[in-house]
Amino acid sequence: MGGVIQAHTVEQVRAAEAELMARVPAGTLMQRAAYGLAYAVVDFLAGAYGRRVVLLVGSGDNGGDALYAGAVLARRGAYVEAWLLSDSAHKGGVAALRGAGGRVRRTEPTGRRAPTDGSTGSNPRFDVVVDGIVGIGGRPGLREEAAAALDRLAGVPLVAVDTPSGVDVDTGETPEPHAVADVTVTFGTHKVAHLVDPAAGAAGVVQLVDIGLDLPPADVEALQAEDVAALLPRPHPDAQKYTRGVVGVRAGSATYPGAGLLSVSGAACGLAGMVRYVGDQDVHDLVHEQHPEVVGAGRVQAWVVGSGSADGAEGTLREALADDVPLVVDADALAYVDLAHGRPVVLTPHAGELATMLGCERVEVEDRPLHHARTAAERYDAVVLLKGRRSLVAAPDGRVRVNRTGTPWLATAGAGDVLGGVIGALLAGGLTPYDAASAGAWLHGAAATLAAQDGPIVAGDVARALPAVAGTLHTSPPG
Ligand SMILES: NC(=O)C1=CN([C@@H]2O[C@H](COP(=O)(O)OP(=O)(O)OC[C@H]3O[C@@H](n4cnc5c(N)ncnc54)[C@H](OP(=O)(O)O)[C@@H]3O)[C@@H](O)[C@H]2O)[C@@H](O)CC1
Ligand SMILES: Nc1ncnc2c1ncn2[C@@H]1O[C@H](COP(=O)(O)OP(=O)(O)O)[C@@H](O)[C@H]1O
Ligand SMILES: [K+]
Repeated sequence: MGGVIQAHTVEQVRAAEAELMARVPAGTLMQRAAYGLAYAVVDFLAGAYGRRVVLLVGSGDNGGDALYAGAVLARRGAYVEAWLLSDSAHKGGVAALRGAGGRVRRTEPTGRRAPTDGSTGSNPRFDVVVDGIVGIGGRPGLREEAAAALDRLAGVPLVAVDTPSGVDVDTGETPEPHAVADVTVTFGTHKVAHLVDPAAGAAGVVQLVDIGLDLPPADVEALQAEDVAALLPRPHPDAQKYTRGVVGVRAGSATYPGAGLLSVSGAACGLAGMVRYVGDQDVHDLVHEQHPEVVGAGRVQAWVVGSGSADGAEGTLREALADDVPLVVDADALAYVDLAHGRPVVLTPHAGELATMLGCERVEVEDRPLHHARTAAERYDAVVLLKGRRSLVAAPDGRVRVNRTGTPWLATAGAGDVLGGVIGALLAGGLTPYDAASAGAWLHGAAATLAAQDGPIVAGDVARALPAVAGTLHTSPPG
């Protein structure tokens, strides 16, 4: 597994690259990158001999990587054709490809016509496109010629060199047309665009090639299973239920009783010592039918507030704030988030809720999730978990964790209520808001994936799968 995945900025990568280049012979890094790329393409094609490869080559070193990798593939028996998108492609790379028997052509400068004869839109001629148009030196978007070449090759599987060309590498935004990859082979470290949507969705499967860069800690990262395992609270040998932490749920209402039940079911994942429910009597009865161990009002170490609270959201938030404990603020309670200012809080909006909080449109949040999650974390001085395909957990100091577990089946009503409950249990267990939100999102996504192995899921299935996921992380108590 290898521990937390870090995503560095272009500036950090450039600095590390300069430092390393000063110590190794010229061209070493590009050779390391090119070999890693070539072998990833061989893996992708399950071989090289007889495969037909087209390289899209821009003017920079990204194109150089593609050309040298093309030379490796050509030497292993692939038919390799490079389409140069500019007059100034990497000279050493062009020579290497030619020397290995590859073909090199300049695209029509208008971009209207690709340099092949007789190929049609579906391009049966090629097994893979290697996108070496631009990497970390690119501006977002594609020049007309590059876009036309990609159009021409639509339908052919695409392996991107370092990044899918055209995405904004440091923000994960995709304001302009861009390549969409099946696989992205990146070098030295992940970049933000590999983790953060919408760009991450265009990167496909990301493979990292180690080229020996020495990098500082990154602000953007993704926890792996072992990182989550290290964070999870474990009962001490002489634990009792109160020392493990009590999580209280103030959610659900006569209008939305299920939200209370689902929040409790997330909180009752077994990671806290006890769960309390405080709220509507009918919801309380419903909760009791399914979770007889849940008790009523009393002292807690964390509150979960707001899912399905409807008109009662403000009141329940005020009541929860009367206790000086960390809390999860979700759904209806997000409208009153200012009441919680200065307290240890995890806010759990989806894109629509975050848009309302920040006074913008939902689509703006979806287009720039990293920017908006960070803005909200700073504005509310709180940890903000922006829910979505790749949920983001932003801290007020600018750090962000990206959640990579989950399945599209998780887009199901009530899934967010379960998530709030899990995070509450972790807060009660003593995790910081940042750790509780990121570990909670990881467990929640992994539970959905586990539950979805048996078919489509509803929110309750996610809650029921949580203990099994925690079990896979070796959460047995010490001793
Ligand atoms: N860092 C490392 O450790 C290592 C890095 N390596 C590799 O180097 C890559 C970075 O190479 P790089 O710096 O030469 O920049 P790169 O991304 O090829 O393109 C920049 C050029 O493209 C152009 N251009 C810009 N925007 C554009 C657009 N939207 N659409 C079209 N064209 C556009 C612009 O040229 P212009 O035509 O404007 O003069 C600009 O000069 C990196 O991603 C990795 O693959 C590895 O080899 C080894 C280790
Ligand atoms: N396409 C997707 N892939 C993976 N997870 C998703 C996707 N869409 C939504 N989710 C997750 O599903 C949950 C939905 O929560 P939420 O939007 O609050 O729904 P609800 O209000 O119905 O509970 C969140 O944890 C979110 O991260
Ligand atoms: K690229």
